[in-house]
Amino acid sequence: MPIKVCIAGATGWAGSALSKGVANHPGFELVGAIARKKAGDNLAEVLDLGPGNIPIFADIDTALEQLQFDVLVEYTKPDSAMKNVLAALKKGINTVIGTSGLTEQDYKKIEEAATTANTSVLAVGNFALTVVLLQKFSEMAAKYIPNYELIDYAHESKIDSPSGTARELAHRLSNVQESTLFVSEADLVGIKESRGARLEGVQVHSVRLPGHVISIEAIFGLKDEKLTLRHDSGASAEPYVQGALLAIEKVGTFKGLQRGLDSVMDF
Ligand SMILES: NC(=O)C1=CN([C@@H]2O[C@H](COP(=O)(O)OP(=O)(O)OC[C@H]3O[C@@H](n4cnc5c(N)ncnc54)[C@H](OP(=O)(O)O)[C@@H]3O)[C@@H](O)[C@H]2O)C=CC1
Ligand SMILES: O=C(O)C1=N[C@H](C(=O)O)C[C@H](O)C1
Repeated sequence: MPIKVCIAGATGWAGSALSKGVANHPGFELVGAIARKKAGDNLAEVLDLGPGNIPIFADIDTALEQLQFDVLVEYTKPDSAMKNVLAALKKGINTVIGTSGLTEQDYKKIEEAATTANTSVLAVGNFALTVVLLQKFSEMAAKYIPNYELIDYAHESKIDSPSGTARELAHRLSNVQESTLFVSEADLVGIKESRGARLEGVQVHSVRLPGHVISIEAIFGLKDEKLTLRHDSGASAEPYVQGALLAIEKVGTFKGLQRGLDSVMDF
């Protein structure tokens, strides 16, 4: 039996690339979508996915009323993500979260909801394989070097800051060890914001500029030596498709909340 998938945000930049991937996957059936402007239309026609009807609903409540599916992919925006995820979990539907901008508090709520409903959530700050590798290498480095900071670069119209990639990396590295603050906030002379934000004990800086797509840097420093781990994405949403397909396949293999694609990969 194929896994029935509904994608919230299916008409967007990331969601439309994933919709094509799901539609062409032999183990999945794309049964519905959520998006406001194209609500009422057929996603198969909107994205030229071939014959068949894939209804687009304006909101999660209507999709849950009118459709049966196994997995929801959340790929909308931070302001709509929580509602979609919590509604799906309440109905016992496993959920893959790609949307960025969710806070640690949001993830606590999601974990509680998943546990209560005996469902599963796989939240992935960045589905790209090379970012998964950067996360792993950064964790190895942070084990030996507590002196590090993160810089997240993105295009000028990215609304969330820090990026989902930076938030997830900060979360993971804080579990290894928090980053050293050589001069505490109290002792700092000047403008404290110029030192970036402290997120789960990790120093994070966000740059938003035209000419940038998405990049992340983890910078480590020791006396007379430094290490920079950097990832740069290109302009298409292709790098995220394979990872998201793997997340859809694996989300039903555990219960509760797991964060990071590596949690369902062999390392
Ligand atoms: N984890 C990862 O690897 C990746 C994460 N992302 C993240 O995914 C999210 C989406 O990014 P992107 O595709 O660029 O965004 P887009 O703006 O291109 O697409 C957003 C999609 O969500 C829909 N949408 C937005 N708001 C609502 C709402 N309130 N109700 C229903 N549908 C809604 C939009 O349709 P409409 O406006 O018609 O409602 C559209 O289909 C972002 O948070 C981004 O950072 C992106 C790429 C990779
Ligand atoms: O906004 C984007 O475009 C992306 N956002 C994600 C993030 O916030 O990390 C990941 C991806 O690189 C694209």
